Amino acid sequence: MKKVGLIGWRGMVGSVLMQRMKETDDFKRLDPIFFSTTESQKGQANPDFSPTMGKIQDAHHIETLRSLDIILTCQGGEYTNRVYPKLRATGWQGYWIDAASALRMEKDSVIALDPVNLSLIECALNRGIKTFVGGNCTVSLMLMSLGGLFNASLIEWVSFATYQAASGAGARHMRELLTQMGLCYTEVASQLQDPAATILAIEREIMALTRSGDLPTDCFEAPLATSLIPWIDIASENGQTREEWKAEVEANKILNNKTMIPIDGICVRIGALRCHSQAITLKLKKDVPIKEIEQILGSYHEWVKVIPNKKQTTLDRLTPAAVSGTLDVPVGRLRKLSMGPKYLSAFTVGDQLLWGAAEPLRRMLNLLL
Ligand SMILES: NC(=O)C1=CN([C@@H]2O[C@H](COP(=O)(O)OP(=O)(O)OC[C@H]3O[C@@H](n4cnc5c(N)ncnc54)[C@H](OP(=O)(O)O)[C@@H]3O)[C@@H](O)[C@H]2O)C=CC1
Ligand SMILES: N[C@@H](CC(=O)OP(=O)(O)O)C(=O)O
Repeated sequence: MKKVGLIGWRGMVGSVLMQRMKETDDFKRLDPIFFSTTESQKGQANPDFSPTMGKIQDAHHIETLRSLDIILTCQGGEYTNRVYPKLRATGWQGYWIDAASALRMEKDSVIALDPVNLSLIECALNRGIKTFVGGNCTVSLMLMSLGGLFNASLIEWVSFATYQAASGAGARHMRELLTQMGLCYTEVASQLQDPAATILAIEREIMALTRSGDLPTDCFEAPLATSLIPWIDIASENGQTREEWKAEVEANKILNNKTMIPIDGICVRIGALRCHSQAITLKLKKDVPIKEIEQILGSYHEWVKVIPNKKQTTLDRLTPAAVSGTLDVPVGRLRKLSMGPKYLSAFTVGDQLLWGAAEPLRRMLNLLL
């Protein structure tokens, strides 16, 4: 059995990955070695779900890492930047599978999303490529939902507006949002019990609290509860944020496009806990009837679900509340825009911890076992 080093398994992406690996019995097919970067974790017994006894290893110990066939890390880019070059410099020829963005755009890495680019992955394996990286969450989810149209070469360009959940930024951020929500509720709890209290007075109190600086904002740097933040990650060129920049470069790399499809838009953090949503406007290369579009989208792979453009089905099936914790990638609100028959509107939701992070890595690992 292959020796597989698991790094970052305690984090949010890592825990979702471990959960999926347990559900799908992956641990029966590999010899897992658990690592941590945290001093107090090193030397502790393997987690309960591990099929093997053993102790948690030091994730910075290059000699131990060198003994592995495969390393799967969800630890983050800082770790990758620190360890990967050192490890490769020793001549290590193992497979490196990574959730972080650090190596995504490297020449010798492939962004793995097998329902969309399995043939590219297989070609890369045959060519001896050893580094496979999960895509940015919104990019992977866009391709999982619209993959049928990309695959049919029907898309001229895409513009998106994202609605990204707090957990996309990490565990501490999700806690911060919930704390802000709790403080807002507490502020007006008694008025909410009183039917005579005026709603604008309640709103004024909440806004006063939001602007007071008393809400914790260490993580998001601005209040998110009762608000939103139209900026994710650092500034990039041309006024884009780095999150917005990733869409075009990563999607085209995943699709292995020789001619770049323009993909651009705006990324927004909202107060959802889990699941990233996206409003998509796209231009088709030709006028394709909606029925045919639905058929192309829905038949692309087993997880994409076309949601009829009706109020109740949308409320029931096209929300973060409905999708969180599932592998479904619903796409709905499909209609032609008033700009003309080649302009399509769509809305999609996906769990950014599953198809947006852990699941493509888990499946990539299985391709190597
Ligand atoms: N969050 C998301 O939705 C997505 C994240 N990603 C990427 O995945 C990578 C990891 O992100 P994410 O999982 O969100 O990061 P987290 O912040 O949840 O976890 C990262 C690491 O923090 C350490 N840690 C320290 N204290 C604790 C604790 N109390 N509980 C759990 N872990 C702790 C763990 O490392 P150790 O065991 O070594 O101490 C853990 O692996 C990043 O590169 C991110 O960009 C990609 C797509 C989506
Ligand atoms: N930036 C994403 C999550 C993420 O980690 O992306 P990336 O893997 O590209 O760094 C978000 O905040 O929702």
